[in-house]
Amino acid sequence: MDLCNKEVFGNEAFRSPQFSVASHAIRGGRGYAGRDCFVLMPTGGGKSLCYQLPAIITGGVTVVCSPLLSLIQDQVRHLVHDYDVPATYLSSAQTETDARAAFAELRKDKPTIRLLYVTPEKLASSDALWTCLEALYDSGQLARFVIDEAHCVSSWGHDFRPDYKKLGALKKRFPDTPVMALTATATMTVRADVLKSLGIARTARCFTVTFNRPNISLIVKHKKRMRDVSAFAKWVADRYGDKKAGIVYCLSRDETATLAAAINAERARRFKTGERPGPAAAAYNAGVPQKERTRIQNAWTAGDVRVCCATIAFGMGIDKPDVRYVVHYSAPKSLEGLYQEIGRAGRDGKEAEAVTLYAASDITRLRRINAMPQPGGGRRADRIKKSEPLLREVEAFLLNRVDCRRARLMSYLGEDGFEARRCGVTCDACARRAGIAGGLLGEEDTWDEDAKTDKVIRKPAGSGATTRRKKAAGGRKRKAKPKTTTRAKKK
Ligand SMILES: Nc1ncnc2c1ncn2[C@@H]1O[C@H](COP(=O)(O)OP(=O)(O)OP(=O)(O)O)[C@@H](O)[C@H]1O
Repeated sequence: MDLCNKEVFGNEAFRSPQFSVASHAIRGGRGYAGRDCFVLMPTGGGKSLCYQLPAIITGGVTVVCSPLLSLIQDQVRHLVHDYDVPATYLSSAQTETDARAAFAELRKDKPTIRLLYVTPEKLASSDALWTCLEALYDSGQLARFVIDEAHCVSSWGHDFRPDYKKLGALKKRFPDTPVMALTATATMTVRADVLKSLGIARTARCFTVTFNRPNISLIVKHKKRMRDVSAFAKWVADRYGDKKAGIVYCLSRDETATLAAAINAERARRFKTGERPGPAAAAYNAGVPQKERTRIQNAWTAGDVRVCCATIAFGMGIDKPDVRYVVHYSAPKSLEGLYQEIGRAGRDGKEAEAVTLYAASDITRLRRINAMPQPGGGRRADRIKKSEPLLREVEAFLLNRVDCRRARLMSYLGEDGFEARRCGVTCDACARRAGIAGGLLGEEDTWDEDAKTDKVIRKPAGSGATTRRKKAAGGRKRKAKPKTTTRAKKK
Protein backbone atom coordinates (compact mmCIF):
# COMPACT_ATOMS: atom_id res chain seq x y z
CA MET A 1 0.00 0.00 0.00
CA ASP A 2 2.87 2.40 0.81
CA LEU A 3 4.36 1.78 -2.59
CA CYS A 4 1.06 2.36 -4.38
CA ASN A 5 0.44 5.54 -2.37
CA LYS A 6 3.86 6.86 -3.37
CA GLU A 7 4.19 5.57 -6.92
CA VAL A 8 0.66 6.12 -8.16
CA PHE A 9 -0.54 9.10 -6.14
CA GLY A 10 2.80 10.71 -5.30
CA ASN A 11 2.01 10.94 -1.57
CA GLU A 12 4.85 10.69 0.93
CA ALA A 13 2.67 9.25 3.69
CA PHE A 14 -0.88 8.36 4.63
CA ARG A 15 -3.13 10.68 6.52
CA SER A 16 -5.13 9.29 9.41
CA PRO A 17 -7.17 7.06 8.95
CA GLN A 18 -6.48 6.39 5.23
CA PHE A 19 -4.22 3.40 5.88
CA SER A 20 -6.64 1.71 8.30
CA VAL A 21 -9.61 2.26 6.00
CA ALA A 22 -7.80 0.95 2.92
CA SER A 23 -6.52 -2.11 4.84
CA HIS A 24 -10.03 -2.86 6.08
CA ALA A 25 -11.39 -2.52 2.54
CA ILE A 26 -8.76 -4.93 1.25
CA ARG A 27 -8.44 -7.47 4.04
CA GLY A 28 -11.20 -6.83 6.56
CA GLY A 29 -10.42 -6.65 10.25
CA ARG A 30 -10.47 -8.87 13.28
CA GLY A 31 -13.97 -9.01 14.75
CA TYR A 32 -15.61 -7.92 11.51
CA ALA A 33 -17.42 -10.43 9.35
CA GLY A 34 -17.09 -8.49 6.11
CA ARG A 35 -15.38 -5.46 4.73
CA ASP A 36 -18.18 -2.90 4.97
CA CYS A 37 -17.17 0.40 6.49
CA PHE A 38 -18.31 3.91 7.25
CA VAL A 39 -15.77 6.71 6.99
CA LEU A 40 -16.26 10.10 8.59
CA MET A 41 -13.47 12.48 7.64
CA PRO A 42 -13.47 16.26 7.39
CA THR A 43 -13.70 17.98 4.01
CA GLY A 44 -10.34 17.88 2.32
CA GLY A 45 -9.21 15.08 4.63
CA GLY A 46 -8.44 12.74 1.73
CA LYS A 47 -11.44 10.44 1.54
CA SER A 48 -10.92 9.55 -2.14
CA LEU A 49 -7.67 7.73 -1.45
CA CYS A 50 -9.48 5.43 1.02
CA TYR A 51 -11.23 3.70 -1.89
CA GLN A 52 -9.02 4.53 -4.87
CA LEU A 53 -6.07 2.71 -3.37
CA PRO A 54 -7.97 -0.55 -2.65
CA ALA A 55 -9.54 -0.29 -6.12
CA ILE A 56 -6.07 -0.41 -7.68
CA ILE A 57 -4.66 -3.06 -5.36
CA THR A 58 -7.48 -5.60 -5.28
CA GLY A 59 -8.56 -5.48 -8.92
CA GLY A 60 -12.15 -5.98 -10.07
CA VAL A 61 -14.47 -3.03 -10.58
CA THR A 62 -15.13 -0.58 -7.77
CA VAL A 63 -18.43 1.22 -8.32
CA VAL A 64 -18.44 4.74 -6.89
CA CYS A 65 -21.72 6.53 -6.42
CA SER A 66 -21.22 10.29 -6.28
CA PRO A 67 -23.92 13.00 -6.37
CA LEU A 68 -22.52 15.49 -8.84
CA LEU A 69 -21.65 14.92 -12.47
CA SER A 70 -19.05 17.72 -12.48
CA LEU A 71 -17.36 16.10 -9.49
CA ILE A 72 -17.39 12.70 -11.20
CA GLN A 73 -15.89 14.08 -14.40
CA ASP A 74 -13.20 15.83 -12.41
CA GLN A 75 -12.29 12.66 -10.48
CA VAL A 76 -12.18 10.49 -13.61
CA ARG A 77 -10.03 13.08 -15.42
CA HIS A 78 -7.56 13.14 -12.50
CA LEU A 79 -7.40 9.35 -12.24
CA VAL A 80 -6.88 8.76 -15.95
CA HIS A 81 -4.61 11.68 -16.83
CA ASP A 82 -2.67 12.39 -13.63
CA TYR A 83 -2.39 8.91 -12.13
CA ASP A 84 -2.83 6.63 -15.12
CA VAL A 85 -5.57 4.64 -13.38
CA PRO A 86 -8.21 3.09 -15.69
CA ALA A 87 -11.51 4.71 -14.72
CA THR A 88 -14.72 5.75 -16.41
CA TYR A 89 -18.21 6.97 -15.61
CA LEU A 90 -21.79 6.51 -16.64
CA SER A 91 -24.30 9.31 -16.60
CA SER A 92 -27.44 10.28 -18.45
CA ALA A 93 -25.61 13.41 -19.65
CA GLN A 94 -22.84 11.64 -21.59
CA THR A 95 -22.78 10.93 -25.34
CA GLU A 96 -24.13 7.67 -26.76
CA THR A 97 -20.64 6.71 -27.96
CA ASP A 98 -19.06 7.25 -24.52
CA ALA A 99 -21.80 5.28 -22.79
CA ARG A 100 -21.46 2.44 -25.30
CA ALA A 101 -17.69 2.30 -24.73
CA ALA A 102 -18.17 2.18 -20.95
CA PHE A 103 -20.73 -0.64 -21.23
CA ALA A 104 -18.53 -2.60 -23.65
CA GLU A 105 -15.73 -2.43 -21.08
CA LEU A 106 -18.02 -3.55 -18.24
CA ARG A 107 -19.25 -6.52 -20.28
CA LYS A 108 -15.76 -7.97 -20.72
CA ASP A 109 -14.92 -11.14 -18.77
CA LYS A 110 -12.21 -9.22 -16.98
CA PRO A 111 -12.75 -5.49 -17.31
CA THR A 112 -9.57 -3.42 -17.18
CA ILE A 113 -11.25 -0.43 -15.57
CA ARG A 114 -10.75 -0.24 -11.85
CA LEU A 115 -13.24 2.49 -10.98
CA LEU A 116 -16.67 3.13 -12.41
CA TYR A 117 -18.30 6.38 -11.26
CA VAL A 118 -22.07 6.73 -11.43
CA THR A 119 -24.67 9.19 -10.21
CA PRO A 120 -27.35 7.81 -7.85
CA GLU A 121 -29.97 8.61 -10.49
CA LYS A 122 -28.17 6.40 -13.00
CA LEU A 123 -27.80 3.58 -10.51
CA ALA A 124 -31.46 3.80 -9.57
CA SER A 125 -32.81 3.90 -13.11
CA SER A 126 -30.56 1.98 -15.54
CA ASP A 127 -31.58 -1.64 -16.14
CA ALA A 128 -28.58 -2.10 -18.46
CA LEU A 129 -26.26 -1.07 -15.65
CA TRP A 130 -27.89 -3.49 -13.20
CA THR A 131 -27.53 -6.32 -15.72
CA CYS A 132 -23.81 -5.50 -16.01
CA LEU A 133 -23.41 -5.37 -12.21
CA GLU A 134 -25.13 -8.76 -11.90
CA ALA A 135 -22.76 -10.28 -14.45
CA LEU A 136 -19.74 -8.75 -12.66
CA TYR A 137 -21.02 -10.04 -9.34
CA ASP A 138 -21.50 -13.57 -10.69
CA SER A 139 -17.98 -13.60 -12.14
CA GLY A 140 -16.43 -12.24 -8.92
CA GLN A 141 -15.43 -8.96 -10.58
CA LEU A 142 -17.56 -6.60 -8.50
CA ALA A 143 -14.96 -5.37 -6.01
CA ARG A 144 -16.97 -2.96 -3.84
CA PHE A 145 -19.55 -0.20 -3.78
CA VAL A 146 -18.47 3.22 -2.60
CA ILE A 147 -21.12 5.71 -1.51
CA ASP A 148 -19.53 9.13 -1.52
CA GLU A 149 -21.28 11.99 0.33
CA ALA A 150 -23.19 9.27 2.16
CA HIS A 151 -25.09 11.74 4.35
CA CYS A 152 -27.33 12.26 1.27
CA VAL A 153 -28.84 8.83 2.09
CA SER A 154 -30.47 10.10 5.26
CA SER A 155 -33.63 12.11 5.21
CA TRP A 156 -32.54 13.43 8.62
CA GLY A 157 -29.45 14.97 7.06
CA HIS A 158 -29.07 18.41 5.56
CA ASP A 159 -28.73 17.28 1.95
CA PHE A 160 -31.12 14.36 1.46
CA ARG A 161 -31.41 12.99 -2.09
CA PRO A 162 -34.28 10.58 -2.69
CA ASP A 163 -32.25 8.51 -5.20
CA TYR A 164 -29.62 7.87 -2.53
CA LYS A 165 -32.27 6.14 -0.43
CA LYS A 166 -32.61 3.50 -3.16
CA LEU A 167 -28.98 2.48 -2.68
CA GLY A 168 -30.17 0.15 0.09
CA ALA A 169 -31.06 -2.24 -2.75
CA LEU A 170 -27.34 -2.83 -3.46
CA LYS A 171 -26.65 -4.84 -0.31
CA LYS A 172 -29.82 -6.85 -0.82
CA ARG A 173 -28.97 -7.79 -4.38
CA PHE A 174 -25.17 -8.10 -3.91
CA PRO A 175 -24.77 -9.29 -0.31
CA ASP A 176 -21.14 -10.37 -0.70
CA THR A 177 -19.91 -7.10 -2.17
CA PRO A 178 -18.50 -4.76 0.48
CA VAL A 179 -19.94 -1.26 0.85
CA MET A 180 -17.84 1.74 1.86
CA ALA A 181 -19.83 4.85 2.83
CA LEU A 182 -17.96 8.16 3.15
CA THR A 183 -18.99 11.58 4.34
CA ALA A 184 -17.63 14.71 5.94
CA THR A 185 -20.72 15.43 7.98
CA ALA A 186 -23.01 13.16 9.90
CA THR A 187 -24.50 13.50 13.35
CA MET A 188 -25.10 10.30 15.32
CA THR A 189 -28.72 10.21 14.09
CA VAL A 190 -27.69 10.63 10.47
CA ARG A 191 -24.91 8.06 10.79
CA ALA A 192 -27.29 5.46 12.23
CA ASP A 193 -29.82 6.21 9.50
CA VAL A 194 -27.21 5.91 6.73
CA LEU A 195 -25.93 2.57 8.03
CA LYS A 196 -29.45 1.21 8.37
CA SER A 197 -30.57 2.42 4.95
CA LEU A 198 -27.53 0.89 3.27
CA GLY A 199 -28.05 -2.38 5.12
CA ILE A 200 -24.64 -2.30 6.84
CA ALA A 201 -25.67 -1.32 10.38
CA ARG A 202 -24.49 -4.60 11.89
CA THR A 203 -21.44 -5.19 9.73
CA ALA A 204 -19.75 -1.85 9.12
CA ARG A 205 -16.62 -0.75 10.86
CA CYS A 206 -16.74 2.99 11.58
CA PHE A 207 -13.68 5.17 11.06
CA THR A 208 -13.77 8.72 12.33
CA VAL A 209 -11.17 11.40 12.83
CA THR A 210 -11.40 14.66 14.65
CA PHE A 211 -13.61 17.22 13.00
CA ASN A 212 -11.70 20.07 14.45
CA ARG A 213 -10.09 22.37 11.92
CA PRO A 214 -7.94 24.41 14.31
CA ASN A 215 -6.70 26.80 11.63
CA ILE A 216 -10.21 28.13 10.91
CA SER A 217 -11.37 30.84 13.34
CA LEU A 218 -15.08 30.70 14.08
CA ILE A 219 -16.81 34.05 14.39
CA VAL A 220 -20.46 35.08 14.58
CA LYS A 221 -21.30 38.72 13.98
CA HIS A 222 -24.62 40.53 14.08
CA LYS A 223 -25.90 41.33 10.60
CA LYS A 224 -27.74 44.53 11.49
CA ARG A 225 -25.14 46.97 10.17
CA MET A 226 -24.34 44.75 7.18
CA ARG A 227 -27.88 44.67 5.82
CA ASP A 228 -26.83 47.65 3.77
CA VAL A 229 -24.93 45.81 1.04
CA SER A 230 -22.51 48.68 0.48
CA ALA A 231 -21.59 48.56 4.18
CA PHE A 232 -20.98 44.83 3.76
CA ALA A 233 -18.87 45.41 0.62
CA LYS A 234 -16.81 48.00 2.49
CA TRP A 235 -16.30 45.58 5.39
CA VAL A 236 -15.12 42.82 3.00
CA ALA A 237 -12.71 45.19 1.25
CA ASP A 238 -11.33 46.56 4.55
CA ARG A 239 -10.96 43.18 6.14
CA TYR A 240 -9.76 40.97 3.28
CA GLY A 241 -8.35 43.32 0.64
CA ASP A 242 -7.94 42.22 -2.97
CA LYS A 243 -5.43 39.40 -2.61
CA LYS A 244 -7.16 36.83 -0.40
CA ALA A 245 -9.50 34.21 -1.85
CA GLY A 246 -12.92 33.90 -0.25
CA ILE A 247 -16.49 32.70 -0.53
CA VAL A 248 -19.60 34.59 0.59
CA TYR A 249 -22.52 32.18 0.98
CA CYS A 250 -25.94 33.65 0.32
CA LEU A 251 -29.47 32.42 0.77
CA SER A 252 -30.83 33.26 -2.68
CA ARG A 253 -29.73 33.75 -6.27
CA ASP A 254 -30.70 37.42 -6.11
CA GLU A 255 -28.58 37.89 -3.03
CA THR A 256 -25.48 36.48 -4.81
CA ALA A 257 -25.94 39.00 -7.64
CA THR A 258 -26.61 41.94 -5.32
CA LEU A 259 -23.61 41.27 -3.11
CA ALA A 260 -21.22 40.62 -6.00
CA ALA A 261 -22.34 43.89 -7.63
CA ALA A 262 -21.84 45.79 -4.37
CA ILE A 263 -18.36 44.35 -3.83
CA ASN A 264 -17.36 45.21 -7.40
CA ALA A 265 -18.79 48.72 -7.04
CA GLU A 266 -16.76 49.23 -3.86
CA ARG A 267 -13.66 47.99 -5.69
CA ALA A 268 -14.27 50.45 -8.54
CA ARG A 269 -14.83 53.29 -6.07
CA ARG A 270 -11.55 52.52 -4.32
CA PHE A 271 -9.67 52.51 -7.59
CA LYS A 272 -10.84 56.06 -8.13
CA THR A 273 -10.00 57.27 -4.63
CA GLY A 274 -6.72 55.38 -4.37
CA GLU A 275 -7.82 53.57 -1.18
CA ARG A 276 -6.66 50.02 -0.48
CA PRO A 277 -8.46 47.97 -3.18
CA GLY A 278 -11.21 45.48 -2.47
CA PRO A 279 -11.62 42.07 -4.12
CA ALA A 280 -13.05 41.34 -7.57
CA ALA A 281 -16.30 39.40 -7.11
CA ALA A 282 -18.52 37.09 -9.15
CA ALA A 283 -22.01 35.71 -8.51
CA TYR A 284 -22.45 31.93 -8.69
CA ASN A 285 -25.73 30.09 -8.38
CA ALA A 286 -27.68 27.26 -9.99
CA GLY A 287 -29.45 29.77 -12.28
CA VAL A 288 -26.18 30.75 -14.00
CA PRO A 289 -25.66 28.68 -17.21
CA GLN A 290 -23.30 25.74 -16.72
CA LYS A 291 -20.66 27.15 -19.10
CA GLU A 292 -20.56 30.43 -17.22
CA ARG A 293 -20.42 28.64 -13.88
CA THR A 294 -17.37 26.69 -15.02
CA ARG A 295 -15.77 29.93 -16.23
CA ILE A 296 -16.41 31.62 -12.88
CA GLN A 297 -15.07 28.66 -10.92
CA ASN A 298 -11.91 28.57 -13.06
CA ALA A 299 -11.41 32.33 -12.72
CA TRP A 300 -11.79 32.07 -8.95
CA THR A 301 -9.42 29.08 -8.75
CA ALA A 302 -6.86 30.99 -10.82
CA GLY A 303 -7.23 34.11 -8.66
CA ASP A 304 -8.69 36.39 -11.38
CA VAL A 305 -11.83 36.62 -9.28
CA ARG A 306 -11.09 36.74 -5.56
CA VAL A 307 -14.47 36.24 -3.99
CA CYS A 308 -17.44 34.17 -5.12
CA CYS A 309 -20.82 35.26 -3.81
CA ALA A 310 -22.61 31.96 -4.06
CA THR A 311 -25.48 29.79 -3.03
CA ILE A 312 -24.58 26.38 -1.64
CA ALA A 313 -24.54 25.13 -5.25
CA PHE A 314 -20.90 26.26 -5.09
CA GLY A 315 -18.33 24.26 -3.26
CA MET A 316 -18.89 20.52 -3.38
CA GLY A 317 -15.70 18.96 -4.71
CA ILE A 318 -13.75 22.21 -4.77
CA ASP A 319 -10.14 21.60 -3.84
CA LYS A 320 -8.69 25.12 -3.70
CA PRO A 321 -6.16 25.07 -0.87
CA ASP A 322 -5.75 28.81 -0.16
CA VAL A 323 -9.29 30.00 0.61
CA ARG A 324 -8.72 32.46 3.46
CA TYR A 325 -12.30 33.32 4.39
CA VAL A 326 -15.82 31.95 4.18
CA VAL A 327 -18.58 34.37 5.14
CA HIS A 328 -22.20 33.32 5.57
CA TYR A 329 -24.12 36.47 4.74
CA SER A 330 -27.24 34.64 5.88
CA ALA A 331 -27.53 31.84 8.41
CA PRO A 332 -27.23 28.28 7.04
CA LYS A 333 -30.06 25.73 7.20
CA SER A 334 -28.14 23.34 9.44
CA LEU A 335 -24.93 23.07 11.40
CA GLU A 336 -23.79 20.18 9.17
CA GLY A 337 -24.17 22.57 6.23
CA LEU A 338 -22.27 25.29 8.08
CA TYR A 339 -19.44 22.90 8.91
CA GLN A 340 -19.19 21.62 5.36
CA GLU A 341 -19.20 25.11 3.88
CA ILE A 342 -16.65 26.63 6.24
CA GLY A 343 -14.51 23.53 5.65
CA ARG A 344 -13.68 24.94 2.22
CA ALA A 345 -11.44 27.49 3.94
CA GLY A 346 -7.83 26.84 4.92
CA ARG A 347 -7.35 23.45 3.29
CA ASP A 348 -3.64 24.27 3.10
CA GLY A 349 -3.58 24.26 6.92
CA LYS A 350 -2.83 27.99 7.12
CA GLU A 351 -4.96 30.47 9.05
CA ALA A 352 -8.45 31.13 7.71
CA GLU A 353 -11.62 32.76 8.96
CA ALA A 354 -15.28 31.68 9.02
CA VAL A 355 -17.66 34.54 9.77
CA THR A 356 -21.41 33.94 10.04
CA LEU A 357 -23.78 36.89 10.14
CA TYR A 358 -26.82 36.51 12.34
CA ALA A 359 -30.21 38.18 11.99
CA ALA A 360 -33.39 36.93 13.59
CA SER A 361 -35.25 37.74 10.38
CA ASP A 362 -32.99 35.36 8.41
CA ILE A 363 -34.05 32.50 10.66
CA THR A 364 -37.69 33.37 9.99
CA ARG A 365 -36.90 33.49 6.27
CA LEU A 366 -35.29 30.03 6.44
CA ARG A 367 -38.30 28.70 8.27
CA ARG A 368 -40.47 29.95 5.42
CA ILE A 369 -38.17 28.42 2.78
CA ASN A 370 -38.18 25.08 4.58
CA ALA A 371 -41.95 25.04 4.45
CA MET A 372 -42.02 25.61 0.68
CA PRO A 373 -42.64 22.70 -1.70
CA GLN A 374 -39.42 21.06 -2.93
CA PRO A 375 -38.93 18.39 -5.59
CA GLY A 376 -39.04 15.02 -3.85
CA GLY A 377 -39.35 16.86 -0.55
CA GLY A 378 -42.40 14.97 0.68
CA ARG A 379 -45.31 16.36 2.67
CA ARG A 380 -45.07 19.88 4.04
CA ALA A 381 -45.66 18.74 7.62
CA ASP A 382 -42.87 16.16 7.32
CA ARG A 383 -40.50 18.71 5.84
CA ILE A 384 -41.12 21.09 8.72
CA LYS A 385 -40.78 18.27 11.24
CA LYS A 386 -37.35 17.45 9.83
CA SER A 387 -36.00 20.91 9.12
CA GLU A 388 -37.16 22.65 12.29
CA PRO A 389 -34.85 20.85 14.75
CA LEU A 390 -31.89 21.53 12.44
CA LEU A 391 -32.76 25.20 12.29
CA ARG A 392 -33.22 25.45 16.05
CA GLU A 393 -29.70 24.10 16.48
CA VAL A 394 -28.40 26.75 14.09
CA GLU A 395 -30.23 29.49 15.95
CA ALA A 396 -28.99 28.32 19.35
CA PHE A 397 -25.45 28.04 18.00
CA LEU A 398 -25.48 31.56 16.58
CA LEU A 399 -27.15 33.15 19.60
CA ASN A 400 -24.73 31.56 22.04
CA ARG A 401 -22.05 34.06 22.92
CA VAL A 402 -20.67 32.36 26.00
CA ASP A 403 -19.71 28.73 25.33
CA CYS A 404 -16.83 27.85 23.05
CA ARG A 405 -18.24 27.64 19.51
CA ARG A 406 -15.72 25.05 18.46
CA ALA A 407 -16.65 22.75 21.35
CA ARG A 408 -20.35 23.19 20.57
CA LEU A 409 -19.85 22.43 16.91
CA MET A 410 -17.71 19.36 17.63
CA SER A 411 -20.25 18.08 20.13
CA TYR A 412 -23.07 18.62 17.62
CA LEU A 413 -21.14 16.62 15.04
CA GLY A 414 -20.91 13.75 17.49
CA GLU A 415 -17.32 14.30 18.61
CA ASP A 416 -17.52 13.90 22.34
CA GLY A 417 -14.92 15.16 24.75
CA PHE A 418 -13.64 18.16 22.80
CA GLU A 419 -12.64 20.59 25.52
CA ALA A 420 -12.96 24.33 25.13
CA ARG A 421 -9.35 24.85 26.14
CA ARG A 422 -8.32 23.13 22.91
CA CYS A 423 -9.94 26.00 21.03
CA GLY A 424 -6.97 28.18 21.94
CA VAL A 425 -9.07 31.36 21.67
CA THR A 426 -9.93 30.86 17.99
CA CYS A 427 -13.66 31.54 18.32
CA ASP A 428 -15.41 34.77 19.22
CA ALA A 429 -16.97 33.32 22.40
CA CYS A 430 -13.58 32.27 23.80
CA ALA A 431 -12.08 35.62 22.78
CA ARG A 432 -14.87 37.42 24.65
CA ARG A 433 -14.35 35.29 27.72
CA ALA A 434 -10.62 35.94 27.55
CA GLY A 435 -11.37 39.69 27.49
CA ILE A 436 -9.65 40.32 24.17
CA ALA A 437 -10.52 43.89 23.25
CA GLY A 438 -12.32 44.01 19.91
CA GLY A 439 -12.57 40.21 19.79
CA LEU A 440 -11.12 38.24 16.91
CA LEU A 441 -12.27 40.78 14.36
CA GLY A 442 -10.71 43.70 16.19
CA GLU A 443 -14.03 45.56 16.08
CA GLU A 444 -16.27 47.17 18.65
CA ASP A 445 -18.85 44.68 19.94
CA THR A 446 -22.24 46.16 18.97
CA TRP A 447 -24.27 42.94 19.29
CA ASP A 448 -26.54 43.97 22.16
CA GLU A 449 -27.40 47.27 20.54
CA ASP A 450 -28.00 45.62 17.15
CA ALA A 451 -30.11 42.86 18.65
CA LYS A 452 -32.49 45.37 20.24
CA THR A 453 -33.69 46.54 16.85
CA ASP A 454 -33.66 43.08 15.30
CA LYS A 455 -36.45 41.46 17.23
CA VAL A 456 -38.65 39.21 15.15
CA ILE A 457 -41.71 37.65 16.70
CA ARG A 458 -41.36 33.90 16.38
CA LYS A 459 -44.26 32.55 14.38
CA PRO A 460 -44.94 28.96 13.52
CA ALA A 461 -44.35 28.02 9.87
CA GLY A 462 -47.54 28.57 7.95
CA SER A 463 -48.41 31.87 9.56
CA GLY A 464 -46.92 33.79 6.66
CA ALA A 465 -48.46 35.83 3.89
CA THR A 466 -50.53 33.02 2.38
CA THR A 467 -52.18 32.24 5.68
CA ARG A 468 -52.81 35.92 6.29
CA ARG A 469 -54.41 36.23 2.85
CA LYS A 470 -56.62 33.22 3.54
CA LYS A 471 -57.67 34.66 6.88
CA ALA A 472 -58.45 38.01 5.31
CA ALA A 473 -60.59 36.21 2.73
CA GLY A 474 -62.54 34.55 5.51
CA GLY A 475 -60.49 31.35 5.55
CA ARG A 476 -61.39 28.08 3.89
CA LYS A 477 -64.98 27.17 4.64
CA ARG A 478 -65.27 23.92 6.50
CA LYS A 479 -68.35 21.82 6.88
CA ALA A 480 -69.68 22.23 10.37
CA LYS A 481 -69.03 19.02 12.26
CA PRO A 482 -71.86 17.60 14.32
CA LYS A 483 -71.07 18.08 17.96
CA THR A 484 -70.08 14.83 19.64
CA THR A 485 -69.45 14.14 23.25
CA THR A 486 -66.26 12.37 24.26
CA ARG A 487 -68.25 9.30 25.14
CA ALA A 488 -69.97 9.31 21.76
CA LYS A 489 -66.54 9.57 20.01
CA LYS A 490 -65.21 6.57 21.88
CA LYS A 491 -68.00 4.37 20.67
N1 LIG B 1 -1.92 11.05 2.07
C1 LIG B 1 -1.96 12.20 1.42
N2 LIG B 1 -0.87 12.97 1.29
C2 LIG B 1 -0.88 14.15 0.64
N3 LIG B 1 -1.97 14.65 0.04
C3 LIG B 1 -3.11 13.95 0.12
C4 LIG B 1 -3.17 12.69 0.80
N4 LIG B 1 -4.43 12.22 0.71
C5 LIG B 1 -5.13 13.13 0.01
N5 LIG B 1 -4.34 14.17 -0.34
C6 LIG B 1 -4.75 15.37 -1.09
O1 LIG B 1 -5.70 16.08 -0.30
C7 LIG B 1 -6.65 16.73 -1.15
C8 LIG B 1 -8.06 16.40 -0.71
O2 LIG B 1 -8.32 15.03 -0.95
P1 LIG B 1 -9.78 14.52 -1.31
O3 LIG B 1 -10.32 15.27 -2.48
O4 LIG B 1 -9.75 13.06 -1.37
O5 LIG B 1 -10.52 15.02 -0.01
P2 LIG B 1 -12.00 14.73 0.43
O6 LIG B 1 -11.93 14.25 1.83
O7 LIG B 1 -12.68 13.87 -0.58
O8 LIG B 1 -12.59 16.19 0.41
P3 LIG B 1 -14.11 16.67 0.10
O9 LIG B 1 -14.95 16.21 1.26
O10 LIG B 1 -13.99 18.14 0.05
O11 LIG B 1 -14.50 16.06 -1.20
C9 LIG B 1 -6.33 16.27 -2.58
O12 LIG B 1 -5.62 17.29 -3.20
C10 LIG B 1 -5.48 15.04 -2.38
O13 LIG B 1 -4.56 14.85 -3.45
